[in-house]
Amino acid sequence: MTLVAGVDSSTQSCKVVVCDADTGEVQRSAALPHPEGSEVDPAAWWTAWEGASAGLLDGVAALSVAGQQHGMVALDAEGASVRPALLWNDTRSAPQAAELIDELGGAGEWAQAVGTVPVASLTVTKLRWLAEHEPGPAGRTERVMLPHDWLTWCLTGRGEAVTDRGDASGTGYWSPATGEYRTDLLERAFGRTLEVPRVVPSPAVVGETATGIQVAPGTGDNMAAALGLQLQPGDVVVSLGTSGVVFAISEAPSADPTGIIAGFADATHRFLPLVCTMNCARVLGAAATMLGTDLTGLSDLALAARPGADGLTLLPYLDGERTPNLPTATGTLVGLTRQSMTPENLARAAVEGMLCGLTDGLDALRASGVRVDRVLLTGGAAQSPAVRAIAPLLFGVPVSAPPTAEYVALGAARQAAWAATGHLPEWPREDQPCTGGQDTVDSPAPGDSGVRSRYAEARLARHGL
Ligand SMILES: Nc1ncnc2c1ncn2[C@@H]1O[C@H](COP(=O)(O)OP(=O)(O)O)[C@@H](O)[C@H]1O
Ligand SMILES: O=C(CO)[C@@H](O)[C@H](O)COP(=O)(O)O
Repeated sequence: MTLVAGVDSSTQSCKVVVCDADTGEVQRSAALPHPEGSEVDPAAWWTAWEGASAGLLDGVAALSVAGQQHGMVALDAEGASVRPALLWNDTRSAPQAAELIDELGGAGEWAQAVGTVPVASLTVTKLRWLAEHEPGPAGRTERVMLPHDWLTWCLTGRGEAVTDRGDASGTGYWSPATGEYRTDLLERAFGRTLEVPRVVPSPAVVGETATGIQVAPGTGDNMAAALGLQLQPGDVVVSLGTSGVVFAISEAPSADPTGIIAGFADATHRFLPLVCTMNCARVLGAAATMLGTDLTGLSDLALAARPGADGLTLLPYLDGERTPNLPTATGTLVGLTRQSMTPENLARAAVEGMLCGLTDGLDALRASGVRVDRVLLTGGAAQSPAVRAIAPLLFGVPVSAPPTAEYVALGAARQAAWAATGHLPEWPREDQPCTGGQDTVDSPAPGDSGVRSRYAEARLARHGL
């Protein structure tokens, strides 16, 4: 049996799976947490990787790293970090995003140039923030990498830095349509040129670990999830992790001037139109804490409430929001009455509110021409029975849950298998349909319990959009 390993260095943790390259069957796995916060010393990712992979890699032929997208790892001439990495969910560079949009002549110009309209998440805006706010570290910066690039670089002995088209497409200075860096945009943002990793197409071996394991180029976490889930035409993924994301594979690049859809590349030769919200699984965690329960208790409470939570609506923008672009927003709870103000309704409103933004994302993808036959529900919060029951009511299309697994890490492992053997293996999987369960009894039709319209009204009233 040829063994391959996949790594998901995500916002909250580092997960490692080792599996059979032919079947994808997981042989061993482990995970360790990352530090809290939206700026993190990259060394913490290395520590988590070393701990999680310890004792796991015997006999592994090849590995690949997938990582949280967009994070700015700024390095000096010696390869040391000039400051902690700014992560995708750090919103401080929102004013710089607005500046850059204005300077280039508007959102449409950016969508045409790099497929994505800058928001604070994108690396290019973080570079502008660094140049404007921290002249010392900015002056020492010689090169910039993404989290997965940096881990791959460390694993292969800190020689030439490489990346892939999927992760490069989230920087704001690489064009999915042309497959080239837009160094002019990087220079516009930072004020001068910086060294960037070489973009390597798959399949490829880009180096070896100190123990002789072949290393594949790796990719962004969402691109790896697409590889791990082996998407078919008509499949749309809704991933419920720290971020909430909705994406599908596309044969053509996208350029959405509204900024709702990010026009990323995937980890093969195709494209990955994607909508990302910043407030997802952690909304459920915060709601559970507020209600003095755990995630199981929150799910039970939500399922004990009626669809629509008796009119209680949560705009879950607890950490600011990216889609819609409301970086300084806070959460809003509307519709409190003596009847609605129950723990059950609060729990239900948290699940419904979290899913409403993603339902809007699904609509945006559909409106852009993406075929939506079914939704595949994945990520940590997809394990919640309440989420599995409520998602089909809101999405209005068949929803399936693939077997619980780390699909980002599995996608990275599949890329490693591709690198080691030269072909992309097919790995068998049986998905389970999600139904509205008891909720279908109370809910006249999918999405028809007023949830989405009340969410839209509350957003308009509070944020004017
Ligand atoms: N049963 C569950 N119900 C709701 N949320 C869950 C459940 N299990 C895990 N989560 C949440 O999922 C999140 C982790 O998901 P994951 O996809 O690994 O995120 P990330 O990739 O962003 O680190 C955590 O916030 C965790 O609390
Ligand atoms: O910014 C995006 C996508 O554009 C996020 O999806 C990050 O890639 C972080 O992912 P998770 O850690 O939440 O999986």
